[in-house]
Amino acid sequence: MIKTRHLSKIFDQTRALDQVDLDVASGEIYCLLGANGAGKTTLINILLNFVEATEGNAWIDEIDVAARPREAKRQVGYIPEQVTLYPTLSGIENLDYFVSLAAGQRLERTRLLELLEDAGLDRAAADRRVAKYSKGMRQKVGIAIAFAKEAKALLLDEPTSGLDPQAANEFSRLLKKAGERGVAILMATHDLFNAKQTGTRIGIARAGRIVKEISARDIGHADLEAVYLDVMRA
Ligand SMILES: Nc1ncnc2c1ncn2[C@@H]1O[C@H](COP(=O)(O)OP(=O)(O)OP(=O)(O)O)[C@@H](O)[C@H]1O
Repeated sequence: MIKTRHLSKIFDQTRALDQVDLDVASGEIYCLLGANGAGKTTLINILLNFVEATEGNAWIDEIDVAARPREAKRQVGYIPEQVTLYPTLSGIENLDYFVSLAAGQRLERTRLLELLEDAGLDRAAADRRVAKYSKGMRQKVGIAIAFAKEAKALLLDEPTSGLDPQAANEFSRLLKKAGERGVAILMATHDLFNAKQTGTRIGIARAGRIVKEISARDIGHADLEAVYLDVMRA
């Protein structure tokens, strides 16, 4: 699970996060919407321990991320807008490298191939250099790394921006698969369509606060765009 309590962050004069209480249970896909500057990336960066909170706490799988950063990091998969991989290595070599870094052990080639296939990467692409991959293919390697780590939580920051609708749809199916495996997923996104398609819960952030939450059973009925614009106008 992913949890925060009274989480606040002040950068100089800017209150980027303001007393955020968030709970994302195992198996949930929580899509966090919000205007530019609403605090979405800051929230994810605190959960990754890239940024220190000014006040409050954050936990991954009941591990306090500030108190036990290395243990917390072991439980997390992170997919930013651009997954950073070594361009001169192939997909499978990247996976091998990052998994051995995270887990301290090497996996067999057949297992690595299985993980890549599980993440939707074409088998023929596994041995090609990542420099020739599309953005969607790099995202898949990122997901394969998270699957290999058996991450309990997945943090995604605008992972579908720049993906074509079919690739975004495929990515959405992958996330659902991760959710079915019990991973707690928090995804910051501007993509309302994808959020509606993928989320089991949607949160809307404004000025550092989560001001509205919509649960799965209501997402289908909600005109998300209208709700979003209402929240932004309020
Ligand atoms: N390192 C930093 N130093 C100073 N201010 C920062 C820093 N990082 C973020 N901020 C400020 O904190 C606020 C929240 O930024 P954040 O990047 O979390 O928003 P966001 O919701 O992710 O926006 P976007 O949708 O544009 O990615 C903004 O006002 C931003 O300018």
